[in-house]
Amino acid sequence: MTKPLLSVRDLKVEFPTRRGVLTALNGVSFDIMPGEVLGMVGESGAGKSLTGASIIGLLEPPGRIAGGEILLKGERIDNLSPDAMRKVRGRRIGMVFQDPLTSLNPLYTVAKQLTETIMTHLPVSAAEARQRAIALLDRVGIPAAARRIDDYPHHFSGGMRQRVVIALALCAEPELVIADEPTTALDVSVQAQIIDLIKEICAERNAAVMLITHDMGVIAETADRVAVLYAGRLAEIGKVHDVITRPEHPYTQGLMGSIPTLTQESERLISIPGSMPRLNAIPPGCAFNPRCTKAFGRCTAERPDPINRPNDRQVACWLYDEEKAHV
Ligand SMILES: Nc1ncnc2c1ncn2[C@@H]1O[C@H](COP(=O)(O)OP(=O)(O)OP(=O)(O)O)[C@@H](O)[C@H]1O
Repeated sequence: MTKPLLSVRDLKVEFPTRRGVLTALNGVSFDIMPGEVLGMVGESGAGKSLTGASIIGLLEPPGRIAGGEILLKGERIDNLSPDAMRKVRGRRIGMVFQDPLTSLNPLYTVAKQLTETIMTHLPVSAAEARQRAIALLDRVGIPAAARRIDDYPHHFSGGMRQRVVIALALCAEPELVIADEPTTALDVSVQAQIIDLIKEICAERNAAVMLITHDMGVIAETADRVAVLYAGRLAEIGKVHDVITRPEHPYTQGLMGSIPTLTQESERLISIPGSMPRLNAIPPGCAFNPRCTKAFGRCTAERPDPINRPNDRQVACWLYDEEKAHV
């Protein structure tokens, strides 16, 4: 059996505040297999970005990992020194964020940023790094790459800049790319192209992708499996086709009523009445119970952990606890 590339085990992230500790991620567990695209979806504030930031070691203080483990090919990466983590980042895990300008330094040419990253992580000469950078820019669809490589980020349009960021994320041949809302800041007309490009180019290089988005339409067209987050917990995880055609968690069922497509104006999820609870007001039992039309006694008292379901799916909902559903 293939071993997971990345394993997140019981991840807990906290923010100490003056009024006490806020638990933003509370026991999140999932695997990403080599070469697969895992979509991560959920409402604003569900904890998608914090999950990504925890994996790449970029959780901003005072946020901290308060429990659990993150393993890359079986080795812990959540407890590495900042130096060791910097080597993992870029070399083994690449990143594409929402706004290309957060990944690119406006003061340096694209050539400098790409060649330096390549040479930091791979044993190649400056000339070879430049050749590789040009080939990669060409691959991500930058016209006249050999000339444009010497331009600065502001010389590129938003869509072209995100292509440069994708080249930067992939230039050291990582095993995993974390893409956090990679098209949100872009014109609708280029969003689908960028998503397709991330998917294609990672597939060519057998890099896995964790694609964070609030857009179920993007997930439907791109991911192999999908993880649905709600209030810092995993509600459901499974193969995209299964989860979309037969959602099991009542929250996922609500999400499916509002799938936009890549060609439509991107719209926020949620046709479910009510809103996700704030971190300091998560109700006892299942966090979704106040909005759930199927909630029963147990749901307000006990928090459900993910329950194994057929076809490699897990659902954190007491409806699927066969023995105890109606206790
Ligand atoms: N510095 C902070 N201090 C306190 N709480 C924080 C801080 N940063 C994030 N949080 C909380 O953590 C929760 C999860 O945030 P996260 O950014 O991961 O959500 P998200 O699912 O990515 O949402 P979005 O789609 O809006 O990016 C939020 O409810 C937020 O209030």
